[in-house]
Amino acid sequence: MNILVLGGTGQLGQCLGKVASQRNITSITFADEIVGNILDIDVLEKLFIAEKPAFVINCAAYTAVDKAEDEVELSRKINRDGAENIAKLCVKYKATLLHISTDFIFEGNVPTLLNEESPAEPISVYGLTKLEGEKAITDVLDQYYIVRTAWLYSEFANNFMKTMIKLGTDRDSLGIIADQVGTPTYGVDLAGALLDIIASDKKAYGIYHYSNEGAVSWYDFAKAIFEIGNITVAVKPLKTSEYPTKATRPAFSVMDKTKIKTTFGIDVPYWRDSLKVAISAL
Ligand SMILES: NC(=O)C1=CN([C@@H]2O[C@H](COP(=O)(O)OP(=O)(O)OC[C@H]3O[C@@H](n4cnc5c(N)ncnc54)[C@H](OP(=O)(O)O)[C@@H]3O)[C@@H](O)[C@H]2O)C=CC1
Ligand SMILES: Cc1cn([C@H]2C[C@H](O)[C@@H](COP(=O)(O)OP(=O)(O)O[C@H]3O[C@@H](C)C(=O)[C@@H](O)[C@H]3O)O2)c(=O)[nH]c1=O
Repeated sequence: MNILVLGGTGQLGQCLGKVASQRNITSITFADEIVGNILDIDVLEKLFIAEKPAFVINCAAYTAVDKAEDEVELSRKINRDGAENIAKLCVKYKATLLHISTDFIFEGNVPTLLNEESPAEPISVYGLTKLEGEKAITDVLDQYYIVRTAWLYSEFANNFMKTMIKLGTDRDSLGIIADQVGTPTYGVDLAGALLDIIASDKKAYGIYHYSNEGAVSWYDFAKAIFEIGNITVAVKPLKTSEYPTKATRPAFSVMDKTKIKTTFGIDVPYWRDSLKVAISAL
């Protein structure tokens, strides 16, 4: 059963590469933006024909949250139209799609756990276009898993953990937002969960939430990165209003993972345990 990974050179794509090789999965192909441009349906169709995937994992996305506020059309093209192109080809070639979405589809104005039925009310262009991507898939395809995740980090590509390690090493002090709460997700854990879903062959299609366990603010997360990484830097907790950004982010986006755990028997590590693993992998 061939697996095709789109956006294969991004952060999650590389995490999938790591886990696939740990598990000796060889029937997996990682396509970059050139051979697997999700905006070009003809290029994509050639790839489907060549690879004959039973499963397609879409890791390709526009993920620059602040920049998206100024690049609405490009963000929409990649996050919505790209997802729709993939879904149409999955229908045509009878492949199952695993698509990744985000906690940023939620408004996050109430401090309660978010489950798969919680109403989605995005407050940023990135969140809105990711939600549009979800809808484009569910409108045309039945065989899909949409896995929403949050605060993804790893030893690969760019992410909050690596930014903190760089800033914490270069600077004497930092201010980090302490009134936005969520759950970090180690990309290697998420990659394992995606491959578990494929291996289960349960056909329990639908939307699922996956992050690590626990809840922290960005400030707590940064402090843990410095502590575990042995980096000495003064860290000041900030209110969101004290760190202005182009995009508005949810104040609370902790997700309920009950559905993915009970459906697939997936074990979800505690965020701090996974952070230790990620830092030692750097
Ligand atoms: N990062 C995070 O904190 C979170 C991410 N997610 C979701 O997880 C998924 C994976 O994210 P992550 O790996 O971190 O993101 P990355 O930005 O690291 O990777 C996205 C990849 O998509 C590629 N890409 C962009 N445009 C196209 C295109 N037209 N065709 C093919 N590939 C394209 C990018 O290539 P290039 O870099 O060359 O443009 C990049 O390699 C995304 O769906 C994201 O929305 C969800 C929650 C949190
Ligand atoms: C660099 C920095 C960031 N921050 C804040 C800004 C923001 O609220 C928070 C995280 O900043 P970042 O820009 O690194 O992360 P951001 O790009 O907002 O992360 C999001 O990415 C998208 C793709 C998702 O899907 C989300 O789940 C989430 O992971 O930390 C500080 O307070 N101080 C700092 O020095």
